[in-house]
Amino acid sequence: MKYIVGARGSQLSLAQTNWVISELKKVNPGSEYEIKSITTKGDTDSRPLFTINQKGIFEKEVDRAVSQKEVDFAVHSLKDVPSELDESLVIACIPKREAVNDVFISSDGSSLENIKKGAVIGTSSLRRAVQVSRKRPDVTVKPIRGNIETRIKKTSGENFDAIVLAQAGISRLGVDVKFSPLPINDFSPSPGQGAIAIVARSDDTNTISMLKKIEDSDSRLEIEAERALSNYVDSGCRFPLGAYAKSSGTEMTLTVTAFSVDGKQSLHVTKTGSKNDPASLGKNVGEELRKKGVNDLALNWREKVEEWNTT
Ligand SMILES: NCc1[nH]cc(CCC(=O)O)c1CC(=O)O
Repeated sequence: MKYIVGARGSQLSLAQTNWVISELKKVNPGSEYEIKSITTKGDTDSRPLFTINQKGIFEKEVDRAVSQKEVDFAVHSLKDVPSELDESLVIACIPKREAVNDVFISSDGSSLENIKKGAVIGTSSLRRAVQVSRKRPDVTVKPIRGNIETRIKKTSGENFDAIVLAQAGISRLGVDVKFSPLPINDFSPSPGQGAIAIVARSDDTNTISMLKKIEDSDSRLEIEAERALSNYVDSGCRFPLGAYAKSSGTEMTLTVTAFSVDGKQSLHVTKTGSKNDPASLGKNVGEELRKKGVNDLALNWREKVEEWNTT
C-alpha cells in the first residue's frame, strides 16, 4: 500500500515527516510513502509565527489537503496545531514525544546565567522573552526571524549574542550545535512542545489503524492534559502560557505557569490526577488558575504583542 504524506516545505517539517515515515515502515512492512510538500504562507513569510493572528494557519493549509484527499495524512509539530480541527479530521496518532525543554545557544558558549550584561538574546516567542527577562533583567531580548537554521546562524552575526529554541526542533533537524538545556521550572514549555501530531481523515479507518501502530499512549495522555488546560484558559498565541504534563505509573502531574505582561508577576499551579482522565486534570488546573486570577494577568498582553511585532 502506498500513502501520500502532506508536509510543509520547511526543513523541520520534512525532517519530522521523514522520521515518521521511517517509524511507520518498521511496523508496516511493505508500505510505501511519498511526501507531497505543500508550500504554505508560513514557509514564505519570515515573520515570527505569533505575529500572524490565527494559530496554526499554515498547518490548516496542509490539513485542507488531507480533507480534500490530495494526501492521506499530514505530519505536524503538535504545538502548532490549532485546538479545533475540521470535523472531517482527527489527530490519528501521537508518536513518542521528544525532549520538551527549551535550549540556550550562544556564540561564545556562555550560559543564560553567565552571559555578559547587556547581551542581546533572540527569540520568536513572547513566552520565552518573558522567561529570559525574569532570569536576566540585565539583558536585552529581541524578536528573531527565520527558520531554525537561520536563527542559529544569527548567533554568530553582529545582532545577537544568543538565542532560545525548542530542543526538539534541533534534535529532529540533526543540527550540530552546542547548547545548554533550560530548566523546565523557569522555562515552562509551550503546551504540546516536542510532540508530533499525525492528522488523518476521521472516516479513513485503514489509514488510522496503520498510523496507530506508532502511537505512544503516555505522550497522547500528556498532550491531552496540556491541551485541555490551554483550551480552558484559551491561551492561543496571544497569551503565553507554559504547560507541561508528565505521567508516572497510573498518575499524571500537570504544571502550568502564566506571566503578567511585564514579567513581574507569575502564577504557578501543579496538580496530580489520574493519568487516564487528562481532560479533568487539565480543567482542574485551569479552574485553579482562574481562581488565582489568571484573567487579570492576561489583561495587557494584546498591546505587548503589538509592541513586540513592531520592534
Ligand atoms: N513554533 C515554531 C516551532 N514549532 C515546532 C518547533 C520545534 C519542535 C517542537 O517544539 O515540537 C518550533 C521551533 C521552536 O519553538 O523553537
